[in-house]
Amino acid sequence: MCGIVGLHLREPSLYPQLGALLTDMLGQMCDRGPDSAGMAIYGDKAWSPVGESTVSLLDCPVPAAELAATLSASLDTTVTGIDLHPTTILHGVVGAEDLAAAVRSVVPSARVIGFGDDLTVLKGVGNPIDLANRFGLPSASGWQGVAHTRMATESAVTAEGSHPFSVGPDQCLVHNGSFSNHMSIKHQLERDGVVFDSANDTEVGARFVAKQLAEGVDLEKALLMLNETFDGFYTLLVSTADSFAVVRDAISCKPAVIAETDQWVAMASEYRALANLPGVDNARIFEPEPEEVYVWHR
Ligand SMILES: NC(=O)CC[C@H](N)C(=O)O
Repeated sequence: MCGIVGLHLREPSLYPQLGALLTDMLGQMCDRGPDSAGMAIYGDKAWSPVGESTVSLLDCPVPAAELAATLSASLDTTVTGIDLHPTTILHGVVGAEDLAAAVRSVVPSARVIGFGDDLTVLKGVGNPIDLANRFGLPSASGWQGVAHTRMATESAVTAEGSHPFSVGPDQCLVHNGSFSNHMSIKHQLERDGVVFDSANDTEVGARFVAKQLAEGVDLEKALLMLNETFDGFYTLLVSTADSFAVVRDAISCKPAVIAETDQWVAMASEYRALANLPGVDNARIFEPEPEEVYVWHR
C-alpha cells in the first residue's frame, strides 16, 4: 500500500490551516503505511522564514543549535537550527544550495533530505500521526503540503527510505507502488553523474525528475518522460516551488482521487482523506486517468 495526501491552497485565508488540514488527511491514511512517514510543507514562516533558505537533514550528530553556530561562523551569516528528531531544520540568509553544501561538509554523516527557499521536509520511522504531532505539523501554515505513509516494498524501513524524496530545490516526490526497472535507470543515472542516498526505488523517480528539471525541462514534460521510462506500478504526487502534479502508470492499480474547488486542489490515495476538507461537498472530484499528467500552478 502506502498512503499519499497533498493539498495545494489557492485561497490565502486558508494558509494558517494548512498543517491542521494535512494532519487530518494524513491520519486517514495511517493504515495504508504504518512503517514510517514524511511530510513536506511549503511556506511555513517559522520553519522556512521569508528571505531565508531552509535545509532539512536526518540523523544530525550534534544538536541543531551547535550545528547552526558552526554554520553561522563558516558562512558569515546567522543560521538558525530547530531539532525535530530525527529531522533537523536549518535556515539562514544564504543560497539553499550553499547552505546544503556547508551542512554536508560540516556533518558528512547526516543526510540532507530537502532544501529550498520555501520548503521544509520532515521524516521519521513510526506511526505517521504520532510523528506528525511530534513534529508540530497540526500548527504548520503554508500554501502547499504533501504527506506520505509508507509500507515499504523496495528498501528497508528507515527514515531515509521514507517519503517524500526531495532531491532538487523546493522539489518533492511521493509514491505509492513500485518501479520494476528502477535498477537499470539508476545505473544509467549514475553513469550520468547522479549520486543516490538510498536503495529506494522512489528515489530513482525523484532523481530522474530532478535531472530533467535541472536541464530546463518543464514539470509536465518531465513526468511524461517518466511515464515513457519507468515500468511498474505508480501513483506519484510531485510538487515544486510553484506546482502540484499527479501522474499514474498505464494500469493505474494504485488508487488516487483528486478534488478541486476554487479554494484548493487536493489529492489522496482514498476519498476518506479528503472527506473533511472545507467545501468538499461542492468540489469537482475525479480519479486521475492512466498516464495523464495533471499539473496545477500557483
Ligand atoms: N507501498 C508502497 O507504495 C511503497 C513505495 C516504494 N516502493 C517504497 O518502498 O518506498
